[in-house]
Amino acid sequence: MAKILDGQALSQTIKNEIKAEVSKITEGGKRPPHLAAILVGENGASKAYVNSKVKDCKEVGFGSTLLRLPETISEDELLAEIQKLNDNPEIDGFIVQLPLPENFDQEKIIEAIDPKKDVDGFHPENFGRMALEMEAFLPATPFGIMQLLERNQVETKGRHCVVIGRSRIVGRPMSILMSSKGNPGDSTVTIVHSHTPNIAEFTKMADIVIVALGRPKFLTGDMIKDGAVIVDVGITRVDDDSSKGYHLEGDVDFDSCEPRASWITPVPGGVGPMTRAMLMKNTLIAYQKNFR
Ligand SMILES: Nc1nc(=O)c2c([nH]1)NC[C@@H]1CN(c3ccc(C(=O)N[C@@H](CCC(=O)O)C(=O)O)cc3)C=[N+]21
Repeated sequence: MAKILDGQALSQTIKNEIKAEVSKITEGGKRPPHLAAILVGENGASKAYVNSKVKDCKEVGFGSTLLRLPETISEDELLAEIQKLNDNPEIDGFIVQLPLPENFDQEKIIEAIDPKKDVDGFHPENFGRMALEMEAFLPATPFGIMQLLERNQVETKGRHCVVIGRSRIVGRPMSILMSSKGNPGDSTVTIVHSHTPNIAEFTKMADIVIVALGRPKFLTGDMIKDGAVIVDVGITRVDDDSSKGYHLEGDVDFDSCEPRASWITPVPGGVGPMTRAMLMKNTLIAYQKNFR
């Protein structure tokens, strides 16, 4: 029987902490932090995520701006909108919701964001600073996972962590943070991915498995060792005939992994809510200090 890494509860605790900080700021007569989000096009899941970010801002007392741009906008026009946010002193941080429609050069768009306002931590400057163990905006999902481990006092030092997936926003940064100095951190890290011949061979040796590949129920109980810590980053929408029309499935087969694991994140209510809370945290940090 595993203990639950409860992201729903911890995200609420963190949002309450942020809210208290914002009260101090506004009671001192200063304006609250302000987050902006750019959403291009009409992707249903993206709309839902962006709306939840606006809701989170309200909850913690931040100002928020949602810029909805049509899919027909040109890359230059989008770059001009980013420049306006870079130059606007009332905006502390902003994000460009991903994925962008295919005709945009995602790399070029991300590089246009002022690293000081890059609260997603996606800009190469922030990624580089993170990799060098300098102060940086950490991408929200890896930051959230580190908080889940830290605040539940999960031991990571000297333990073998296997990360499944090497994406630039989850797998790769997660592998860097877990191998970095500190607590959580100081792990021995293996990254496995689509070209790893036998992933189970590695996960069976792992003390900690972080699964971020976007394939429902990929990790099953026979692939892990007893007492392993299991972190599930998957959130695939699977259509069904519920009132919502879909449900979320993680990359972990919870039912077969839970009896063997020592700790496990649920889906929903695990990593997802932490991602949202850490975006708020990064926006507060952007308001409070300059890393350079
Ligand atoms: N520029 C950018 N930054 C992002 O941080 C970003 C992005 N683009 N594109 C999409 C992904 C995905 N993402 C999630 C955030 C919250 C939940 C979340 O709250 N999940 C809930 C369930 C939500 C539901 O019911 O749909 C949970 O797991 O319990 C999930 C996924 C942020 N992303």
